[in-house]
Amino acid sequence: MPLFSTNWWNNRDPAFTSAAGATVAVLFAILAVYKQQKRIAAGQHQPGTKEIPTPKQQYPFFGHLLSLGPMVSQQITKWHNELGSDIIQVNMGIQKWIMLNDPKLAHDIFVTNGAVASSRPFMAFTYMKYAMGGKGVVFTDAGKSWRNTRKAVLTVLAPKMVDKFRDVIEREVDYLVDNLASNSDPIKGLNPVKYLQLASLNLILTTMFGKRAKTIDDELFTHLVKYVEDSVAYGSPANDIGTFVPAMKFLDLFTGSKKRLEGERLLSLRANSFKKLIMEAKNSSEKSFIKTLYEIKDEHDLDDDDIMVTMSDITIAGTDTTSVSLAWALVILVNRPHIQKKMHEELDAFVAEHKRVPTFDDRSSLPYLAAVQRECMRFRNITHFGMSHIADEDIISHGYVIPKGAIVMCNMNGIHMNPNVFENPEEFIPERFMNIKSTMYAAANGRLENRDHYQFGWGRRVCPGIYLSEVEMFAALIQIFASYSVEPPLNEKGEPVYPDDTKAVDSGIVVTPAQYNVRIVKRSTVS
Ligand code: HEM
Repeated sequence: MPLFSTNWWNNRDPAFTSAAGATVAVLFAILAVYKQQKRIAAGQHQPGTKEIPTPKQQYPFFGHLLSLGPMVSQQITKWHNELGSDIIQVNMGIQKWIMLNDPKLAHDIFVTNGAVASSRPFMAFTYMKYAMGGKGVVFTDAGKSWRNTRKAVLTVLAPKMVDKFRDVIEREVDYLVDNLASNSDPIKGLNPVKYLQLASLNLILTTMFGKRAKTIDDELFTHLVKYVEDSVAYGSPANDIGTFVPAMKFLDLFTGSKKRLEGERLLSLRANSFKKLIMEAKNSSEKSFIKTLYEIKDEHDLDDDDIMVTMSDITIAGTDTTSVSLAWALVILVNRPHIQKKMHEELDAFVAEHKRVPTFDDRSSLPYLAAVQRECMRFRNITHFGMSHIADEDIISHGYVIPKGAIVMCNMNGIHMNPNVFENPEEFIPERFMNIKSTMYAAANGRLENRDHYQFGWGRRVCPGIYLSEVEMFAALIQIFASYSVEPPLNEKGEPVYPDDTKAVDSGIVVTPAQYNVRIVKRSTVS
């Protein structure tokens, strides 16, 4: 669940930019202190270990903050390449960020050293206000409260629990495909994003609360999508610049009370919406994860606020992630009719033999479709850096010292486009995953050599929603391609206009494809 975005730098408050000039002058005056700190840090270098390469382009106090450029992940990958290293250190004001471009390093740090590499960095709003000082699962440090809540979340999102909701998932996917097909204009097609978001949000609503939004105009949908977007924007580091450059805390003088009011509005909105959803779910006759959570709440030492924050976490974490993955899959596949053709052939063969459309349980009979799903996820990342972890102690990995307090992140694009990890990474080749029999859930929770891709993160913090989103995505691919093909819109001359599958927009939550349209066209061979 990629809540950590670097979009904040592009969207920074104008007050930040104008005040920055004046601040630089003041900061130069204490440059001597900074140099002294650097000398101390150098003295901490441990004998027999290698220094983590650091790009040269940094400034006193701001470190590399001012050199990140508009597409941060591209700059980080460029630095990895320039320094010839899969591990680099980027200084973000007073914070050290260790960026990883290689799964072996990431596995060693996040899994082997998971006991001291699974906390989240502290941010004032997300920890103190949003997480009410350590509740919920996403923003809390890896202490007892997180362990209890995470165990409960893993229980409700476990495959055997999700499987009890298969009928609900299949029904939501049917609605999705009906929506896509019936709203697709024969010439212009449609922008599928809102329908994909509706399906993903409904999956959370139906499984968690036994409730659904009917259309993209339903108030429940518009209200919750806005809540998700506002929460992520508000919780971004842009609102907490003092965490990186403490001297910039004075900016709060200009923006502090407005920010506080926005934060309070958001939290009271959350309290009203989620308390109502939870109460209705408890009293409803529909099955829901909330009922299970209340059954196991005492066993996991959870109170009502723990449950409310956790439900908000799951709604934020689970909505735009699955929908954005599907949005990428459609724009990738519309550009690759030869891949669609193979998917159609595999699905047609199954239908001919079994006289029915397959489901997730028939995965082993659909190895090509399963491989396409994985390759779509590898090919376009929905997040630049996953979520950040912090080192609770010094960690020694592959001869490098990750110092206590450093923030450690996986460069998702770098790792998935690393030619030492994936052969011909710039090419879309589903065949590279044909021999993997396990689910993505099992791969992400298993041994390093059995992992397929790394989109779901690592170790003790690995995404707990994998199975739910895997089942939804797979069911959606089956239902769309069993009956339809995804084709480009047509211009006035009736010529196809292929959408660009290389343009990415950092939406602040996740990295989405640039706006596009596709036509959902009934296949002539399907009745
Ligand atoms: C394609 C879909 C998804 C992707 C790519 C994704 C990715 C991620 C990533 C990268 C992390 C951070 C892991 C780390 O810190 O190493 C994460 C955490 C999380 N995800 Fe997902 N996620 C997806 C869907 C979901 C869904 C559907 C749910 C809920 C139903 C969910 C719930 C969570 C939660 C609660 C966390 C926080 C876990 C913790 O901090 O202990 N995610 N996810």
